[in-house]
Amino acid sequence: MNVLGVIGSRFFRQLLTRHLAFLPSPPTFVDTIEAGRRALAQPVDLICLERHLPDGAGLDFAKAVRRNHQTASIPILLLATEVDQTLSSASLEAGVTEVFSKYELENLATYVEQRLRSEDAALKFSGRALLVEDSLPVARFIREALERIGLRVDAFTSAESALEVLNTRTYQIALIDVLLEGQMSGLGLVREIRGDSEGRNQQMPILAMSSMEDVARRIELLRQGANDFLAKPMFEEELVARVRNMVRLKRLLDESEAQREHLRRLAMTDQLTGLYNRHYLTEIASRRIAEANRHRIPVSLLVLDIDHFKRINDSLGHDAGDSVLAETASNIKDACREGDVAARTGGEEFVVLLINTAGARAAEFAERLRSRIETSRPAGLDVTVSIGLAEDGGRHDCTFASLFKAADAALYQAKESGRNRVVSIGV
Ligand SMILES: Nc1nc2c(ncn2[C@@H]2O[C@H](COP(=O)(O)OP(=O)(O)OP(=O)(O)O)[C@@H](O)[C@H]2O)c(=O)[nH]1
Repeated sequence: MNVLGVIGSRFFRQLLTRHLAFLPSPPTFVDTIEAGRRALAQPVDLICLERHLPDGAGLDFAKAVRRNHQTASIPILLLATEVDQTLSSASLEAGVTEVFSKYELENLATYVEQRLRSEDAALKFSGRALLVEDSLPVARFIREALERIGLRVDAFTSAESALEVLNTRTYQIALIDVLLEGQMSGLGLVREIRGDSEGRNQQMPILAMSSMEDVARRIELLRQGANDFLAKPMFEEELVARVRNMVRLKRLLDESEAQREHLRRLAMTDQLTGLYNRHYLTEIASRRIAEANRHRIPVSLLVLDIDHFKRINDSLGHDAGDSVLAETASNIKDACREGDVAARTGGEEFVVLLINTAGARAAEFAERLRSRIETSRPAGLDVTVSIGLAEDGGRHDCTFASLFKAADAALYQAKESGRNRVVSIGV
């Protein structure tokens, strides 16, 4: 960040240097307005300006900076001995960004530090921007500005061509001009994006652009779901600042959404096996069974328990026991079809709800699962399981509780009659 200090007093130059010591390179100082004008031939990112200079008033220098198209958007921080309402108004009118007291330079330093941090963050941008603009020179200007802050840009001249790619790619932001080539306007494109509830870019921030100072159109764009508006011709700094704010906000929203999803998953899954936990099983199985009953689809429920699991823990330790549990679970997962529900409901007890599988097919499934676990030798050990299987015999009136009770009773019989077997029972 290049900071230019236009400051007559040597004392304040030293003070400012000390306060801005965190900058990667120290400020460049000049002590007159005339020298300040010359210094602006080099790239400058921020100006610190003293109110009274040997060859004139700082505010006149500020006005001159604002009048020049090349320097118009450089922030100007004015240093004054006393800050009052009159000075603040006159400074704002002259184009000063903010006024700071010479005796509270730490406030100015905080401002500069925040700006530096946001520039750093801007450099770390990645991802794609969608640009829909029919003027090629404007599109080039925007593309270059966005690429400078790390965004890759896909540019289109019509809404129709942009819509095609919106189905296949995810964007961090879209910049959409109002008037475009083709049938659809920018307004129509905004409406399409927001209206597509399945679309992967439905929540993408949209910055609308137009050369028209048409308030009604601007309001309509915002109503249709554009998040911000930029009038043309545009300043690169304004464009970049708006894009940066929108992308950052979207990122925060995405992060909190991902966190919410993570917490939701944690709440419903068993950490060791990745299967659903008992709490979530009750909820989802009840829903699936009610749905199946409504559509007269048969369901079956298996309760599976590892035989003599305590012995594995006792002889080989808890870690070996955990490996057996995890490998048994992955056997269960692999055996299930989409739509089936598998859960770990207790220490070494698992439940599988089969949708649209009953009778002989359910019994076959249970037997295959039993044999699969035995032959897979979880954790390299001789492991067998007992399985209780329950179904409602085509009445379509069972509940999770009634199925579970029956399957648990069947499991008890399987254990009693020698383990390593399947016992079936009706509800
Ligand atoms: N390693 C491990 N062990 C667990 C976990 N949860 C429960 N257990 C153990 O699982 C064992 C269950 O033992 P029991 O209920 O007596 O049943 P079993 O030894 O499998 O005997 P049967 O079911 O009658 O064949 C106990 O030793 C529990 O400490 C776990 O998350 N990890």
